[in-house]
Amino acid sequence: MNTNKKLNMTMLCDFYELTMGNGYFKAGYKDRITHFDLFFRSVPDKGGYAIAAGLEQVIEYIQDLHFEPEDIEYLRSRKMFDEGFLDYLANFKFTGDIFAVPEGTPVFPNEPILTVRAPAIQSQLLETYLLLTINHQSLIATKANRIVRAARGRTVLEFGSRRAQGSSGAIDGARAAFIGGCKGTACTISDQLYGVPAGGTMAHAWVQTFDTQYDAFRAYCEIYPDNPVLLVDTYNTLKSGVPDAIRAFNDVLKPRGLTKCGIRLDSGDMAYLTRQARQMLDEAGWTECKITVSNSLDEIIIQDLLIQGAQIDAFGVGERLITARSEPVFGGVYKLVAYEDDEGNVVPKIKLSENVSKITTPQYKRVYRLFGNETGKAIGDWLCTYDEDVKSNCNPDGSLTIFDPDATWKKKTINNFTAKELQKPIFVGGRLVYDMPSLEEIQQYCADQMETMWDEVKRFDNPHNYYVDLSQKLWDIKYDLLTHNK
Ligand SMILES: Nc1ncnc2c1ncn2[C@@H]1O[C@H](COP(=O)(O)OP(=O)(O)OP(=O)(O)O)[C@@H](O)[C@H]1O
Ligand SMILES: O=P(O)(O)OC[C@H]1O[C@H](OP(=O)(O)OP(=O)(O)O)[C@H](O)[C@@H]1O
Ligand SMILES: O=C(O)c1cccnc1
Repeated sequence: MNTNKKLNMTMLCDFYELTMGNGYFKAGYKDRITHFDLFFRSVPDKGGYAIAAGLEQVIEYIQDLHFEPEDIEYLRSRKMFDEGFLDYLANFKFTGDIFAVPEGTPVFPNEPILTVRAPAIQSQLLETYLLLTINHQSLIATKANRIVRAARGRTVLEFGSRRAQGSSGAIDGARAAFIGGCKGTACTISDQLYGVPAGGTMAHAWVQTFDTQYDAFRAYCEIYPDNPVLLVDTYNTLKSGVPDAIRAFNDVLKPRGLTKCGIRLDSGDMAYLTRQARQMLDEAGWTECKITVSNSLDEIIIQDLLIQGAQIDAFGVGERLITARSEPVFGGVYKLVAYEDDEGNVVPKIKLSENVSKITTPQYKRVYRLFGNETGKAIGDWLCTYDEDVKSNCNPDGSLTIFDPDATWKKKTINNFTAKELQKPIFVGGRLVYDMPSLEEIQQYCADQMETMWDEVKRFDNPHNYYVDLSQKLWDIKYDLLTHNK
């Protein structure tokens, strides 16, 4: 295989999407409009929220949807596809609608992050790529957000490329980590492609390559005098690493009046070593020297280090972030929720399961987030059918009564609130209508939206169960389909 050749991501689909496509074509359902919701069922790490990410790559994929002549040839060689279907694929493009929550939005189980309304063959074909893209980036953005929260305002840098699962795991993972709140990445190509600020320190090899550790530090300070960050744990952090770093700063930076510098520790007891190192640096007058640590960090270790009084300014986090090691699956699914009949009526459809949590919520919907006007905080999310809205559900005094869709007797009437629709139109009739924000804007949006979440939702242990409620009409449709099983 010529690995330099650009891959056609339209072919990154599960084979059943093509066999079903061929089937829809032959069964006369080619033009049947179907509605699919992309949603997830539980938050990784037993967390209280997830961060949606990956929409920009979904947009690029949709815009590039097409089959090359060689793709058609390959499909023909499988001897199972109708020539009419292959002709249809040869002229394939997306003509439907897509609605999605903006990247960086905190999202919750069982609400549509993305909705597709398109002819059956098209909406079905998107399943795998949409899921792998949103699942991967939302997983990493969510993990990054937890790690950044644990760091309590200190810088978190993403260092994981070398341990990522494949190149897109590294490249798109660095993008997602930035959305979640990381300040930068070690991944150069993510900066080149997406503008995730790339930077870093040095490897142990730099220190080992020179005759002495001091020579290595001195050379580095001379080449990068503006903010050299020296790796101090190659031999012995406190006996030689920090003293040699101080000597190099004194010899190279001090005469030039430069004060910005740093050290990195990559092993040992980070609480003890950083406290000692801080004291040594301060006593030598290098009070502005920043201490970065790395070594299999995650949100739990970071939280613990800060409780122990570790003196840390920045965390480099690699393998446990880029692979979301503690729970490496974001279980987003893509389910048909309705189709349109020949008269254009929207017909809700359900997927039943013995496992109650796997029963879908049918119907083409709207998703609202309800904010308390006095607190500015999110009260919960509320789903209704496409042909109703919050206003039409309000009580005469403007309040809204919401109820738990599982324990329906649990009701709450909310006053003085603002309802905002979460999903934005992305494609309408196949045309892109969304102005993609910059990556910095997405990161800021994520941080701002997290401010609207109560601390109870954000805590790591036993977080509060955020409401995702249904309108009475949507609930009635679901329970009618549950009992009549259509
Ligand atoms: N004070 C601390 N409290 C809790 N965890 C810590 C503390 N200091 C270090 N750690 C973590 O403990 C783990 C130590 O792992 P390990 O024993 O493999 O490292 P090391 O022996 O110090 O270094 P290396 O094997 O990389 O030379 C790392 O995940 C590190 O982040
Ligand atoms: O530990 P992570 O969170 O993945 O952070 C990135 C790690 O990558 C580098 O290690 P390197 O590949 O040099 O191996 P090491 O584990 O021996 O330090 C660096 O020194 C960090 O330890
Ligand atoms: O720049 C660094 O310090 C770095 C980069 C990748 C992995 N570990 C460390």
